[in-house]
Amino acid sequence: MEKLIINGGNKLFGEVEISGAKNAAVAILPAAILASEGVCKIDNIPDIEDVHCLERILENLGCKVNKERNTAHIDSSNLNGTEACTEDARRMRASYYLIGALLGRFKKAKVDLPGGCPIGVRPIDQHIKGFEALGAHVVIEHGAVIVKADKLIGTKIFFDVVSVGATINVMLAATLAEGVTILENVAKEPHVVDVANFLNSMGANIKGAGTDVIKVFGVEKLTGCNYSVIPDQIEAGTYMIATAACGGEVTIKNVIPKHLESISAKLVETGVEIVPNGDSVKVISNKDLNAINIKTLPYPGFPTDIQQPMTSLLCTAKGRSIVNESIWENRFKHVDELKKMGANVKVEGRTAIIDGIDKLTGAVLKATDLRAGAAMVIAALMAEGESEIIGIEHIDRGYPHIEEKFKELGANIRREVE
Ligand SMILES: CC(=O)N[C@H]1[C@@H](OP(=O)(O)OP(=O)(O)OC[C@H]2O[C@@H](n3ccc(=O)[nH]c3=O)[C@H](O)[C@@H]2O)O[C@H](CO)[C@@H](O)[C@@H]1O
Ligand SMILES: C=C(OP(=O)(O)O)C(=O)O
Repeated sequence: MEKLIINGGNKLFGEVEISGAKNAAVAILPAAILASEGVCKIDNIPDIEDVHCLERILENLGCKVNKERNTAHIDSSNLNGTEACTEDARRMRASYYLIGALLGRFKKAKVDLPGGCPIGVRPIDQHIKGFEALGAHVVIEHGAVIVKADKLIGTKIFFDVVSVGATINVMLAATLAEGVTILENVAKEPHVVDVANFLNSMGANIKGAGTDVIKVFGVEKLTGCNYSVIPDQIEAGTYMIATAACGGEVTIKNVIPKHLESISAKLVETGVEIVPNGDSVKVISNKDLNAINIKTLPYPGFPTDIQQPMTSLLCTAKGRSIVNESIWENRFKHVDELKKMGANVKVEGRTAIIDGIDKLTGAVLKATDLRAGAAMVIAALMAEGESEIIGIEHIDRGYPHIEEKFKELGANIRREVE
């Protein structure tokens, strides 16, 4: 078992390079299944456990996966497997994209129900609704989703809720369907747009990604392409918040500042200075921070995935902050850990009420999910004294080399193997 040991109190200075986006990469890798000819060369793949899981799954299905540093070459031309019923598929969330990709290419798939962060009920009814509307027969048996279709035919689908996963998954299935598929009430997240751009580079004809309505004009086949994954909005936000919370001056490099606007706006409200410059943003934090209110929302609103790290920062902001989590009903598990550090936080349903205190103090902390882990790291960096964070396999699902990146910024952090 591995753990992180952090001695808090250091300000952060320097530069940090942001990796490719987890939630784009974990959809783009399964999307490469749709190429029946040629090789997909995909750059800027983050070195995280969810990506490693998907690479193993793709190889088991019969894809050739060659990896050089952050570039993957994926050849799906001889892929013939349509079943992914392994521990890897059950562990991560994004294995659900294998269903849409395999259904699109082979008109059938059997994939174990996904795992991912335990942040609430995580249904896939909207994915199923979309597959069925395209003409697939869907059943869930023995913990696996089984989909089959004679053919897929484009149609109009109005999603009941705005879902990142359902939007991308149905888009994947529809690329090779006959006719036009119109997806309404879709998610607009940057990773939705990135996957649509990747599919279009493979020969798909998708219009409207980034708006409420996506139109997928079915094509006969998709082929290999060259692509580069967008930078990770949530990893960038995490380093921005850490800098704001610890004090200091850090340039966050390889970002798309537009994707960070909702996070930057809230940090500015706390009293931090944010200076965008081309593909980087500088965070300058040199005074006490103010309390703020936050409500998580689908893009372009404040992202739920950055709510937990932000809660850590607010523990020492002056005054009362109110954080409302509107996407997931159980995304405050990190609060119990913050209380061990002295934080004054009360959770009422989907709202956390945070009364800022002078300082957090180090403690033994447990990461219960990916962003709770990021919240623990930030809290430990802010705190007086030593903290030990266990459960860091959750952090490794989504943050590449977190201890090395923070060490470069002057943090006192190390990984230990027990
Ligand atoms: C791998 C990945 O990209 N994970 C992200 C993805 O998760 P994920 O794709 O699971 O999240 P969704 O956008 O689908 O979920 C949003 C809301 O819709 C509900 N819902 C979703 C699907 C469905 O079929 N039925 C339904 O009711 C969910 O319960 C939730 O309340 O988007 C979330 C919201 O931005 C992020 O927190 C996750 O980091
Ligand atoms: C919730 C997250 O991930 P997943 O959906 O993969 O569990 C996340 O990235 O914050």
